[in-house]
Amino acid sequence: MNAKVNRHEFADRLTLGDTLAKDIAGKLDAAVKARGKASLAVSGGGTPKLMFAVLAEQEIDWSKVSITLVDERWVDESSDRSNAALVKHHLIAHEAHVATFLPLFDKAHADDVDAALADVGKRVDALGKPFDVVVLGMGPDGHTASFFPGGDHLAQALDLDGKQSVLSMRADGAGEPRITLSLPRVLDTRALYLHIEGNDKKAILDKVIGGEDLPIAAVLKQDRTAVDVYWSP
Ligand SMILES: O=C1O[C@H](COP(=O)(O)O)[C@@H](O)[C@H](O)[C@H]1O
Repeated sequence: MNAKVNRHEFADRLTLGDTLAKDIAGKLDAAVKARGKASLAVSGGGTPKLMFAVLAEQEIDWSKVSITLVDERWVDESSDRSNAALVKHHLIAHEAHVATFLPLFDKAHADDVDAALADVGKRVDALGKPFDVVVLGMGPDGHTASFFPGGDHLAQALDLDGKQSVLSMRADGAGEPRITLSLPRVLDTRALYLHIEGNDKKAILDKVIGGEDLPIAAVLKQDRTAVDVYWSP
């Protein structure tokens, strides 16, 4: 296991969401003060909602902050499966409504995620490297970003020497085709958080730490970037 995995446990989801949001805001604020801009890549799914609500209320210079996604289901924002819709409703709001948001779904290639990769990759890279903050989640099958077990491009996505910033992913259990940042692009960040909740997910984490080979292991076992794991029941 990577010696740079720092585990933080919280009594409940509210406390976790509050603490993580304020920690992220502190990093973005420091980035804006040091370099005049900040970048944040967030995950979708259900877990981040509470944290997004607190983060959106933090008083930093959001006009200098660019936000994108770690991964996306290849669906339009009108779908309740859209991670972009989640971010727009819960994070690009309140103080943060002036932040710039870069979605990964590209309407021009709505029928073909692979046709969108070159353009979306360029847009993501135009945010600059490294990201200031990346926040990962984890699904009950041990996927993180859209690194799904059995995914058709899993090996390429996890290749630490890979050059693509974004890849497509199809897998049983993933639902729609996906677009995902690659592992090297995820790790190219000044701060990396893994946000997970519930005893089931803690058990998965413990299994992976014990040696089980699920995609999340690729994040926990690399030694390029330290990972702060934030967990609550
Ligand atoms: O499909 C996805 O799932 C994971 C985990 O979501 P959760 O609902 O279990 O929190 C998420 O991190 C990822 O961004 C999303 O596309």
